[in-house]
Amino acid sequence: SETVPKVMSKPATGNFDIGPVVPTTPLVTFLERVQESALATFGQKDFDPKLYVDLSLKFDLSAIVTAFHKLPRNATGSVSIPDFKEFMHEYFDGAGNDLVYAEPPDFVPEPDGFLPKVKNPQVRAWALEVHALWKKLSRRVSCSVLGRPEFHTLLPLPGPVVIPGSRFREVYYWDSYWVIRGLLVSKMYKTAKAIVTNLIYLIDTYGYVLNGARAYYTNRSQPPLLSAMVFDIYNRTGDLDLVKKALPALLKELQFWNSGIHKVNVQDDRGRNHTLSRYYAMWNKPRPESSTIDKAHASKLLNASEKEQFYRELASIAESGWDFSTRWMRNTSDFTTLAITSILPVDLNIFILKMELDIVSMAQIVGDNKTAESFLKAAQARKAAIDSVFWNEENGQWLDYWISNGTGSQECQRWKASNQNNNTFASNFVPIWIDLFNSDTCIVEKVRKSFQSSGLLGAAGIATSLTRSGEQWDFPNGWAPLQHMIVEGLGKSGSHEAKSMAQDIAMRWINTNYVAYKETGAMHEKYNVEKCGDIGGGGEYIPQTGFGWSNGVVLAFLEEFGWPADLKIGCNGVML
Ligand SMILES: OC[C@H]1O[C@H](O[C@H]2O[C@H](CO)[C@@H](O)[C@H](O)[C@H]2O)[C@H](O)[C@@H](O)[C@@H]1O
Repeated sequence: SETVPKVMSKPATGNFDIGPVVPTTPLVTFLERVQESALATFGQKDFDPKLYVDLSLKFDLSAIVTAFHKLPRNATGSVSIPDFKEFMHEYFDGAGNDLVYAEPPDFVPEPDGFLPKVKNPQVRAWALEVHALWKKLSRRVSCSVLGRPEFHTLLPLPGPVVIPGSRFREVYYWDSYWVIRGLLVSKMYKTAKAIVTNLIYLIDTYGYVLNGARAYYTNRSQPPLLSAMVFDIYNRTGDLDLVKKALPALLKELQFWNSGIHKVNVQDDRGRNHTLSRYYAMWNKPRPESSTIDKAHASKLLNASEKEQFYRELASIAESGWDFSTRWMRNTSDFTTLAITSILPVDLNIFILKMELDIVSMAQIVGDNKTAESFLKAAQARKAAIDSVFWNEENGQWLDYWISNGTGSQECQRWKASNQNNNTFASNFVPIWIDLFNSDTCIVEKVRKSFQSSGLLGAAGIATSLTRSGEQWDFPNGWAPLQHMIVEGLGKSGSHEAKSMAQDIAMRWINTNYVAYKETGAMHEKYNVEKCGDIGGGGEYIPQTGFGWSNGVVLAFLEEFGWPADLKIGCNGVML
């Protein structure tokens, strides 16, 4: 079947690519060819490769393939613009037609008890506009997808979803966590639960939550936050049925992250054995949604096995959600040195620890003490692993850890201090998000001081890294999820200084989101933290608006910190 991984054989010499591959569909493969022809025809300007793999067919694939072959081509193989446009018009439905607008059943313009701590009328009016964006981002799969799924790369999800926005026309895994945080503020509990139901459907169908709900995302997941979504919804609504429905799926998901190629054994400096996880996509070809871009990068590599490994790294980085960043490069000025499969990432292991702890809590809630006990042990073991492998006392941060190239799951790595990545990334502070760490006074104090002097905090929020690489998960971009996890963690601690730092960061972030919104009329996917009101940039696609997680985080911050009546909002409001 399409979802059964196939283990690749190891080439005899040189750099090798090893690991499972989930085959793609003939439709995706064909749309990649259309994408390539479109680039040859239209040229680089304004070209978005993802558009072509999001198209729907109007007729059977075989008829369209025949028509594609018959297109008149010039000596270099490209088709004339009018011929290509006519072909597109005749045989394809536009990207986005497959996911249609869905009226959210629980949206009201001003929910009862909405943001009681936001007193300033200007801020309240804006918060209501952000709240109203849920209506714009709400979608359901069209009947044509349900009737002829083979005509679409969109997967036939059972319920409505909230999309990030713009080119991201389908539901995304980790984005959904912050979308749900915002929906809870907006009291849209039905919409939040429907998203979770769809993600559970993906686990039931594929064994894990996909990166996003498209046929070309079946070879990888994204940062695993489903347990956090379920637990947060439960804590607001008390919906026991949701917990009961989610628990078996969460156990299955945990197995995905904690076995096979995702699992790595490390022996620490005191001889204790630990198990941690890494990102590892089941794919070793160009990402279909960015195929033309990936091939151009890979053309700098010489042999086929180096290329396969490089493609696997690209897909695995997409699994991390941090696509792309110097965080994953052996040489931060050479994109072809991406090597995430040789890294144990701090944040991934924190998400898995949180999943284990959430399972403990939810198993207790439904009275399944055996499951609770066994996952408590698993969580204790992972906590010990995180302390031994990632924690760096001198830096007051948790550092990603480099493992040997091509490590299989059975081998055991010997921990070496020099394998910790000493570069500063916002992810080095993500552990503070979870209660196990933010309730530890000594850790909070060390981490707060370390964060204060890290250089990550800019005028408009937390930078992703300190390296200006031109990649989108690097300096000077700030992303909503990273702001949220660090702010929430500092805010939950018992430390007065940490709490006020959390509030300060949240206010910088709210101000920049507000000013950018007033200037551009939109919420953005990422922001430039160097300057209040500036949006982010870099990476392989133009900056996107909408935007699911940014909306969610602004609403969550406003709920937590409020906004006094007499406090001005805007860029000058921030004391640096
Ligand atoms: O098309 C390129 C890549 O786009 C996605 O990644 C970015 O957007 C996602 C949706 O907001 C977000 O979850 C991710 O963190 C961003 O970097 C997609 O997830 C990638 O798989 C894709 O290759």
